[in-house]
Amino acid sequence: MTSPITDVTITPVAFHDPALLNNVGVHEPFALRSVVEVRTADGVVGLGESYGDAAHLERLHRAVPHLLGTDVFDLHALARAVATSLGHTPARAGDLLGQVVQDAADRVLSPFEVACLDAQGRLTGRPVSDLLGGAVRDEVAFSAYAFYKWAAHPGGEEDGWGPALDPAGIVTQVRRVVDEFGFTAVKLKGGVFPPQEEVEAVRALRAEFPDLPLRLDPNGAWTPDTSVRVAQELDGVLEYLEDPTPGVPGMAEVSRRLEGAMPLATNMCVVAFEDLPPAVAQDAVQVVLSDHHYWGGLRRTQGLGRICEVFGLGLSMHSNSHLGISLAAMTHLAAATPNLDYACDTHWPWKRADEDVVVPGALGFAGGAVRVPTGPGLGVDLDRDALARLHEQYERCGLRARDDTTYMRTVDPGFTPHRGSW
Ligand SMILES: O=C([O-])C(=O)C[C@H](O)[C@@H](O)C(=O)[O-]
Ligand SMILES: [Mg+2]
Repeated sequence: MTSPITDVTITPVAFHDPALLNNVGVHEPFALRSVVEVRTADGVVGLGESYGDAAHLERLHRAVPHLLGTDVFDLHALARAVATSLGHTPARAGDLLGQVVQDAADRVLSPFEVACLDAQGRLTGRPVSDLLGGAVRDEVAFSAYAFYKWAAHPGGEEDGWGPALDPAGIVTQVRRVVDEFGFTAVKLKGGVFPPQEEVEAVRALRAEFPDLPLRLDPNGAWTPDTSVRVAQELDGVLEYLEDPTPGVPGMAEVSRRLEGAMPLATNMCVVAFEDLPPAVAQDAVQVVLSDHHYWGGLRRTQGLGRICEVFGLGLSMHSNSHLGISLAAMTHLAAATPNLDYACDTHWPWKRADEDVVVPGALGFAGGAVRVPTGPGLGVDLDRDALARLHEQYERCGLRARDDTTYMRTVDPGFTPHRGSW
């Protein structure tokens, strides 16, 4: 069976995002995404989802003419078409926070690969997890993702979550999502307050949730000395410490000084295949957070999983703000990747329940996990009215790239991000 691509549509969308704090600033009122539709000669439409910033959209659009005529079953040809379209574009592209450089071609390939897998599944009547080798679990566990946050955006209405600016606020927030979604692991986004305050927040979480694995992620805000001190203080409390300090050499120093006492995880110093050899050689990290949006799609992320297995590294999953197409893709991927057995990150609870581009009902959380869809493809369908509404919101909101630092400076003009300096 062949099914050539006849048309590709890319629709940028915007959805509300609360005032979530991180080491580089604060989330703007809207998160940007792009929805990719790949149509085939058989009339099937496959779905993909990716970043929505202008530079990435331009690269996605550049790829489109090269994809037409490619068989949706020929993912190697798809990758070649994307590489050709990018020509001499620098091989690496800044991430959404401008902190790390990911593989530009893999970021562009990802939504097209997911859409082709969705189309393959619709054509063959098989779920995407089957096309990835078969689901080894029928539900995928996700982690609560706690953020320090303001009660509202500057000048805006309260978002209903309340503020979270101290340990008590974090505990209240996590209690709510654990009760509502049933999460069985908790990640705290750090790098916002002095490290000792964040240690206290983790201790407060441990007191409230004695049995849940906990993670702390300051996005490289700390020095190696601070990283070692925090890791020692939270020894036996954290499941892993994520990107305490930037770069492979810094993480390797922390890892060496900890002598294996605390696993270090990353979605910052290992973000592309070429980052793996130096990280492995220096034993810089013990857990890699995968993310199909920048690792080149679902199959390449499974390849990452195999490499991690070979080198004795754990495999977890990273998330940015996302919609239902990505949640479905993340769920199929985790279901079909045996060693992806940490609860995966997701920003899902931060999204308003009534804002998505997929028909509601296909994906739901129970006990902190999402059941793997068993219908053809990703198992989610596009809600075209909702897509039109979120596209109109994109047009109206005026945001064209994520810039947490500039937004923070509208409130705190002297704000300077901590990068390996706290
Ligand atoms: O694990 C991580 O580093 C992230 O989730 C990065 C995200 O961009 C997060 O920091 C955010 O959205 O503020
Ligand atoms: Mg991280």
